[in-house]
Amino acid sequence: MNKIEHIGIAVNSLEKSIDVYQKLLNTDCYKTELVVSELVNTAFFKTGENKVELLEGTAPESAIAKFIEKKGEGIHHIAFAVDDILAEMERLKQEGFVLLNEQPKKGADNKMVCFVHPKDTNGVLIELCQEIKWI
Ligand SMILES: C[C@@H](C(=O)O)C(=O)SCCNC(=O)CCNC(=O)[C@H](O)C(C)(C)COP(=O)(O)OP(=O)(O)OC[C@H]1O[C@@H](n2cnc3c(N)ncnc32)[C@H](O)[C@@H]1OP(=O)(O)O
Ligand SMILES: [Co+2]
Repeated sequence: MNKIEHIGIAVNSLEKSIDVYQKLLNTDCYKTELVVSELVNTAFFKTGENKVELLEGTAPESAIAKFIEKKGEGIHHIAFAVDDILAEMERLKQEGFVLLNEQPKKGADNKMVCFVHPKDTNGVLIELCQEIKWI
């Protein structure tokens, strides 16, 4: 795996939290993106090499809404950049990790993503992301 691609933070209100993180990081949110398939609305910030993703659930059954219901707002996942998501998924499967999706799925900010169950990773939800390259 390569660098940390982003840290995902679960928030109740994207609008309010964009304001907070703009002030905190002293930089503007560079993109908001609705990911209908994940039932999330997202906002992205860049700080140097790093990215922060704020996530608001768009329905009560969304992973973000369920997480906030149980644990409150806070860090929801850590995403790692990978060069070859299929190879990395296969490697992790061989190592015994439970993948939450069998096929890579469309994430935000031009990525294919796969999640690893937090029970296998000390309670931390892990996301793998491979950049989609357009030919
Ligand atoms: C747009 C995209 C992108 O960046 O491109 C994104 O990030 S989308 C980000 C949103 N999408 C996702 O998160 C998709 C992957 N997530 C999932 O499949 C799910 O949220 C699971 C992680 C499997 C949890 O779902 P499930 O329905 O089992 O929920 P649950 O509430 O019953 O939780 C089962 C157990 O997992 C724990 N749990 C739930 N979410 C957790 C999280 N984010 N980090 C650590 N632990 C977590 C719960 O506390 C509970 O622990 P106890 O059993 O001890 O009570
Ligand atoms: Co993410």
